[in-house]
Order: sequence, then structure tokens, then C-alpha cells
Amino acid sequence: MTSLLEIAGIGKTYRARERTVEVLTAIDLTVSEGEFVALVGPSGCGKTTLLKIVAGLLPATVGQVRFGGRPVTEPPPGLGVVFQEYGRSLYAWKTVRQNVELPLRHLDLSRARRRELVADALDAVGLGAAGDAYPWQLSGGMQQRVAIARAVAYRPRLLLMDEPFSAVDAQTRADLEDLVATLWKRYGMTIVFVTHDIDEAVYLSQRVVVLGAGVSGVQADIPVDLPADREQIGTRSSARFGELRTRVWTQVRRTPESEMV
Ligand SMILES: Nc1ncnc2c1ncn2[C@@H]1O[C@H](COP(=O)(O)OP(=O)(O)OP(=O)(O)O)[C@@H](O)[C@H]1O
Repeated sequence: MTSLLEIAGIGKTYRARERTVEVLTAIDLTVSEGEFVALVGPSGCGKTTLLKIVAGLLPATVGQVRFGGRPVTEPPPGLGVVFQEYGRSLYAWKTVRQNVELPLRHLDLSRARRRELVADALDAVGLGAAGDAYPWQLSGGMQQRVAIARAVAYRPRLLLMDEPFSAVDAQTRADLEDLVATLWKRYGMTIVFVTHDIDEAVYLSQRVVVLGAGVSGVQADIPVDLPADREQIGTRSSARFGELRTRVWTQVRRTPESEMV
């Protein structure tokens, strides 16, 4: 597989008045085209910071990110992002359809093609009938489906997701996890998924990357050799799932100040 994303020697130090905080040190990570990678680590270890650097939203202090072979210096085309705070990422005064269509307006597409992509994305997330609704008329889980539809309508090569399901109830969360797994296969995207939830990381991904607080480099990179077809009850109750979650937990707990839930 060819590598789509190359993170090389990334370090980030935040400087605020007299205080400096070194958040990331010497992070090297390569993600292949089509891979699903989960990123976990204790609270404050810099997961969101790393995602923002990869997205071109924040400059690194040292190191380089390459996406599709090109250095990332600003948000690159072909990259989509879904954050936790979906409520704030949707425009309340625009309909669901208009929200999903918005990023497509920057692309050189005919109106008919744009409409086709929006309809396909809304169907894919199970909201084919909700195009005329406004976000505030929808439940939290449905709003997050809109945010996901908006990202996939754009057909990104790489989708970055930052704790996208931490604000929804357990049942909705399970449904959204399965939705993302289906979309990943359907669109052939590469996904980097940040989560606090180790079981979620193992359930969804092909590889779990552990970042440590105050640790130089990636702490662990654990392949998830579960069958490709996963199912909430069967997969999570398998012996191999249990072994993998224990391995990831052990790595996360090795880091000081662990605050994992
Ligand atoms: N703009 C900023 N200025 C100064 N410090 C910052 C800034 N943004 C983040 N930090 C600090 O950097 C550290 C890492 O934050 P970040 O949000 O990347 O971690 P995280 O692993 O995603 O945390 P969580 O799991 O709690 O979301 C934290 O200590 C945070 O307080």
C-alpha cells in the first residue's frame, strides 16, 4: 500500500506569555491509503493538536506533515474533518441539505453533480428524507450524521475524526460507529479517528496508535487483526477483542497522569 499521510518528526510547543507547554515530541507516523487508524492516549497528550497539525489548521513547531506527497501548510484539498462539537459546526439557519452542500460550493462542480453528491451522502447516512429540516430540529445523533454526510459528500481521501461520538448516548454511539465503518468501506477513504474509548478504537480500526503524555514519539502502534466484518456484540465479545483491548489499555496506563475513561 502507498502511504497517503506521512508525519515526520512533529513537535509542538504552545507558548502563552511566560508559560510554554511541550505537547508533542518527535512524532513519526505513516498512514497508508485506505487504512483506518485509531489514535488514543491520555487526556491532554496532544491528540487534537496532532489532528489540527495534520489538517493544516495549526503549524507544528518542528517536523513536517505530507499528504499525498505534498507538505501540508494549510488545509489541503481532499481532506475532511469531523469534530466532536457537531452542534456548533452546523449552521442553524441553513437546512440539512444546504449544510451538506456548503463545502462543495468551493469545488468546480455543476449544480446537478453537487445535488447528486449531497443526495448520495444524505442517503448514505440514513437521512435521505431529512434534507429540508434544520439542524436544530434533529437529535444529537442525527446532527452528527449531517456533519458526517457533509464530510463524505466532498469525497475526501482522508477523513479526520476527533472524538466524534463522545456526546451521544451508548446506543446512538454504536449505530454511528457502524455507520462510519460502512462509509469507510463504501467510499474507500482513509480514516484517522481520535477517541478516548479504547473499545471503540479496537472495534473500528485496523491499527491503534497510542500517544503518551510527556513521551517522546509514538508510544505504541498495535495492529488490530480482527476479521474485516465486525458486529457490535459478536466482535466485542470475542477472545481476540479482549486481548487487543488489554494490550492497548496496558500501553495507555504506562503513561503518567493517565486520565482515560
Ligand atoms: N492554544 C493553546 N495554547 C496553550 N496550550 C494549549 C492550546 N491548545 C491546547 N493546549 C494544551 O495542550 C495540551 C494538549 O491538548 P490537546 O487538546 O491536543 O490534547 P488531547 O490529547 O486531544 O486532550 P483530550 O483528550 O482531553 O481532548 C493540553 O495540556 C492543552 O491544555
